[in-house]
Amino acid sequence: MRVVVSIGGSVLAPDLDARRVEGHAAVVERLAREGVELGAVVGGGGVARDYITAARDLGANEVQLDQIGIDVTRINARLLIAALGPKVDPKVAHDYEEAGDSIRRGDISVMGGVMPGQTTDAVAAALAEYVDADLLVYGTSADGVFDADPSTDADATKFEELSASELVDVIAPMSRDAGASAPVDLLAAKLIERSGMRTIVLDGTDPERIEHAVMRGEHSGTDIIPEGTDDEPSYWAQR
Ligand SMILES: Nc1ncnc2c1ncn2[C@@H]1O[C@H](COP(=O)(O)OP(=O)(O)OP(=O)(O)O)[C@@H](O)[C@H]1O
Ligand SMILES: O=c1ccn([C@@H]2O[C@H](COP(=O)(O)O)[C@@H](O)[C@H]2O)c(=O)[nH]1
Repeated sequence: MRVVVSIGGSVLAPDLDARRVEGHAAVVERLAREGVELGAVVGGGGVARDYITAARDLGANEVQLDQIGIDVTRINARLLIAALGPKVDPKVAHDYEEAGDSIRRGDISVMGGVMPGQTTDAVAAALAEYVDADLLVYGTSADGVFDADPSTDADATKFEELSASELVDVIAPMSRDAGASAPVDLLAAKLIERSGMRTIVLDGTDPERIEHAVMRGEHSGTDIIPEGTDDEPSYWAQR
């Protein structure tokens, strides 16, 4: 089973706590030991947003702000690499070919951002499509996709399941500015729709939730179901 896990910066490094990073690394290592081929994509979180806000005040344009965000995602990727054992490729992969090569060699590959105009959500979706993953998991700071921002709207309701085209419709009105917050970005939603990738969006604060979702398909977030399918995939049914 090949899996791409997107770990939001807001769940990996809301502050610089080595134990928290270790917890995420331990889950990634356990999945790899279970024979899961893994790519991990790491976001920039609050630190990226702080830099972006300061640089915006200084007059930087959106591409410059995205470049700052990318730098922070790569620093967070280095943090995860530091916590992973010998099965990780020690380089932060800067493109999908590099990441795909190391996954095919049997290493865990870690990416941050790659280019302006998107977020690491899109990187994870593109990597999943490139390596023909069986599953894409977004570990973010909300427990799934809601009909409104759950951090500001107490009446926000979670979607337990969405088709990829419904996901696109929910995400489309959201901001695309550097540093914006969304469960996944619009490009990611479009790539998920195009590839028919089975995808889960869940609260990744506790990394064991990611592990349960990958190993058993159990989670309390949102399932993004490829169009025309409703059966449980065979890799979970066999377990
Ligand atoms: N409709 C929605 N459904 C779910 N979350 C939403 C929605 N609209 C806005 N959000 C916000 O999106 C946030 C998740 O995205 P955010 O980009 O902050 O975190 P992340 O995925 O951990 O990545 P990073 O912090 O690295 O950017 C949630 O905390 C939530 O407040
Ligand atoms: O491929 C990428 C990835 C990221 N960015 C910029 O960085 C920030 C932080 O990334 P998150 O994935 O949201 O944590 C993002 O808002 C973009 O501004 C990018 O331009 N390209």
